[in-house]
Amino acid sequence: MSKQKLLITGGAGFIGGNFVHYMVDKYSDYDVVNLDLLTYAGDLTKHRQIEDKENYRFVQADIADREAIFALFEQEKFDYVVHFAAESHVDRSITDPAVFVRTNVMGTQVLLDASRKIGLTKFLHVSTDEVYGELDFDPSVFFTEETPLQPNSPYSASKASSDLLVRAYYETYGLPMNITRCSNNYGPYHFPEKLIPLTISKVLNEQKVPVYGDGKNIRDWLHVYDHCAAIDLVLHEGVSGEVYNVGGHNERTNLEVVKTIIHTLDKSEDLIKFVADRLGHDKRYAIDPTKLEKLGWKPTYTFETGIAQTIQWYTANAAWWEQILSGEYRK
Ligand SMILES: Cc1cn([C@H]2C[C@H](O)[C@@H](COP(=O)(O)OP(=O)(O)O[C@H]3O[C@H](CO)[C@@H](O)[C@H](O)[C@H]3O)O2)c(=O)[nH]c1=O
Repeated sequence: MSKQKLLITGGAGFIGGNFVHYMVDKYSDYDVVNLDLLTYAGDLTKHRQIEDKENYRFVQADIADREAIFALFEQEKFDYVVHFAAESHVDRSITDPAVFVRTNVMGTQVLLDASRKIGLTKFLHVSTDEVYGELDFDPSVFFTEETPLQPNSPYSASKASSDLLVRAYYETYGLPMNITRCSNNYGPYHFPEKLIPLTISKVLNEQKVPVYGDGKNIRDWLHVYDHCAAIDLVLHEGVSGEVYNVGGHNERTNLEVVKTIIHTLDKSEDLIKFVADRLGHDKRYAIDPTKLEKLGWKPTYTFETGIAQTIQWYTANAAWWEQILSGEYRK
């Protein structure tokens, strides 16, 4: 049998980057192409260990560049596409929504058109629990795959729009697809603008940690390696046309997360600084992953083991995030 060709978009980012490693290491019989534009959050140093491997190749291109994407698909005739490439930071979407629509919505549409043209085994669209909007603080209520889409931020609205396009290409053209919707990820190579890596970097540098509002908003944290395993499973075992939620029942208030990091690093809670709240700040996200568990997925990290490992990684790899911070994110 000839090698399977897998396109991973956004493979220079956090989750996509971890997934590139996961697939290159696990499947030597897959040819993996990592397609990324290398925006401010893209970084290839994380792939030094695999860049010479025979089953890995990097291509720099914009997913919204129709000509470049169609040429790549014609040449490579991919069997699978796993689509991570997206603008992902909620705060940035509040100040500059347009780039979120361009990349997340229009870029996804270009990929869908190119996929439809060559015919694929599967298009897996990596999405987010934020498309469901927010939950209140009742701990017995979770997002399920049936929860209506009610995105609140420009970011989540752009992701919900792309989810609907993927669904439409399945319904209209029969494009084989899955959508996964995951809760907040954390782990190695998380860009230091997001809560956990930002907090670790600030605490290690003894700087104030900005906590939005009263810090009582709740997120459901999942280690990125568990997310990678979930995507692998859905790619190969997911029923085409279905949505799968990914989450690990690790709900924490932001303040709890920040305090855990401060205590683990043996620093003072005086580093916490309450700042103005995010506009339209969603109160709580929490996922019911039953449908995915029925496929055979189970998270392997508790929040305690995962956050300890992550703090250790950031401490040992300070050069990686310090270099990013010193370049002010290549704004
Ligand atoms: C950056 C920052 C964040 N926060 C708060 C806002 C949120 O309630 C929580 C987590 O913020 P963020 O790390 O920006 O992540 P959040 O807005 O939840 O969104 C993340 O998780 C989503 C999945 O739920 C992904 O789809 C997004 O791409 C990803 O960015 O911490 C602070 O209190 N202070 C901060 O400096």
